[in-house]
Amino acid sequence: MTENNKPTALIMIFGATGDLAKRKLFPSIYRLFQKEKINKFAVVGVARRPLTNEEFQTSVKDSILTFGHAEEKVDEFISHFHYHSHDVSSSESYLQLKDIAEQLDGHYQLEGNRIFYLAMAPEFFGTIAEQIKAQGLSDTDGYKRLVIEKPFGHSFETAQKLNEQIRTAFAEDEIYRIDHYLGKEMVQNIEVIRFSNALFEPLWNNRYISNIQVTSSETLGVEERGRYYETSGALRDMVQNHLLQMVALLAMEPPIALTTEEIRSEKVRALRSLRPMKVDEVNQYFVRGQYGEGTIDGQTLPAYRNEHNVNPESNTETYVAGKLMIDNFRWAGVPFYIRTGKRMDVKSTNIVVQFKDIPMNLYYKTEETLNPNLLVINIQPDEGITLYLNVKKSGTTSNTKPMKLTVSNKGIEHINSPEAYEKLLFDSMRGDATNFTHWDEVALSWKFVDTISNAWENTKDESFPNYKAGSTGPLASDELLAEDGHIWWQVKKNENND
Ligand SMILES: NC(=O)C1=CN([C@@H]2O[C@H](COP(=O)(O)OP(=O)(O)OC[C@H]3O[C@@H](n4cnc5c(N)ncnc54)[C@H](OP(=O)(O)O)[C@@H]3O)[C@@H](O)[C@H]2O)C=CC1
Ligand SMILES: O=C1O[C@H](COP(=O)(O)O)[C@@H](O)[C@H](O)[C@H]1O
Repeated sequence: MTENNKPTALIMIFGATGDLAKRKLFPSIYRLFQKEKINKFAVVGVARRPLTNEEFQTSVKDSILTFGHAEEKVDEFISHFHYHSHDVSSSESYLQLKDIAEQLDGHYQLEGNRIFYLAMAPEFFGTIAEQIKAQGLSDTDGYKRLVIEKPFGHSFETAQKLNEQIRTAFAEDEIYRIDHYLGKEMVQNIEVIRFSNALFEPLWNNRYISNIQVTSSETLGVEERGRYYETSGALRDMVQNHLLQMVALLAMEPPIALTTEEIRSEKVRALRSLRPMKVDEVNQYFVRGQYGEGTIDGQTLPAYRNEHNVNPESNTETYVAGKLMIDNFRWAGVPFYIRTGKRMDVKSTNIVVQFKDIPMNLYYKTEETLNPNLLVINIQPDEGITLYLNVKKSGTTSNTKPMKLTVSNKGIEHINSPEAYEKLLFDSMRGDATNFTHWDEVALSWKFVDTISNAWENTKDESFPNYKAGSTGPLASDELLAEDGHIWWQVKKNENND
């Protein structure tokens, strides 16, 4: 940190001409600059294509105009950006980068602080980390941190190998593994909702909670990422990271303090409690799907198998639903249902906590069935929480009706929450790793997911495609919950109380 607690750093972005850099990283750094959270900083963009500094700065400006909200001081902002044409395997090129870093350190008074942001295809991650170490780029008087994008491996084994490679150059507390869901406002709110409300904290266990449902649905298909997605599928792309991270935050014990170490160690304990499955049990707990042709907003969309760079006989899942059991004292008997899919009917990420029915229903003779109380945490696109209660219907009878208490972040604070990447980049500059994943979390998540992928990769799903683009997913997903007497709660936007 420097004066005014503003972090200083040289941010070296590997993959600076790529999609992620343009859509997320440049606009996020710009917002930090615009909000005056950073002023002493420089960025070195690194990629293969030959660009001058000026050409690179123009591309940064274009990306801010396209994906951000450029207002003022854009030209001053882009003057902090520099470019180095580089091939990841060339040792010579890292030595040149080292010279550039030293010059910029002096020019911007960056105290030797360096962030190496790996926004490139994952097969390069290990090599880059090793070269950073070997060519002395990480020999600096300030801090050195590695921010690393997903996917962190393809299985436990490959993740472990990658981890060993990056650990040759960076200590665990210097590694910031990005899971952008952990930067989302309402994902960060899970702990606050749980641990700061007398209303919820005592009820957060198997005595009062019937089940918890975590949904992340997208209307987008695989877009231009068919090649990557074919090797990943929804299980590796979403479940191994984002969904299991949300489950860990919902299930963990209260940390003894809100420190990075304490929070992470509670999340690790929650992940350790996930009931392991045998390969031949997977289909009792998990359902997979793949979208066929369908319609969204009147537009006919192709089946997954007809997408660009996708095998016409692909067995890759674009949808996953599952039932997780957490075998510990707090959660014994409470299913955590998760689901995620591409080309669904709505873009929505939310968590529904369904409370158990009250022991005796005094209102069973009334016209209305008594609805369970639900706590809904809306993560996106709307941010907020909704509590579903039962109240008396106006009039002379004692009939009940459901009612919602809704709090929306935008409604109350009149602000747009900062983008996840903006918060996470700032955290990495400040040295706060709380909202990044520790290796132990990554390892446990992969071990859990590997059993499922082993089961699915060895058996072709003859029912694929088994849901239409623009639908709510395969029927088998509803049946998974129906077997337990539960349903997926469909949380609709803008529902009225009446
Ligand atoms: N795009 C997204 O929305 C998201 C991406 N991610 C992750 O971020 C990472 C980057 O993704 P994305 O930006 O989409 O990828 P892109 O394919 O768009 O960009 C890849 C970048 O790597 C550079 N590059 C490729 N080969 C080399 C090489 N041999 N030496 C030096 N540079 C090279 C390319 O530059 P050039 O061609 O000039 O060499 C380009 O800048 C991936 O790990 C991805 O999984 C994670 C979440 C979302
Ligand atoms: O990590 C990923 O996340 C996105 C969904 O992110 P969201 O913030 O829009 O919910 C997903 O589209 C992509 O396939 C996956 O790699």
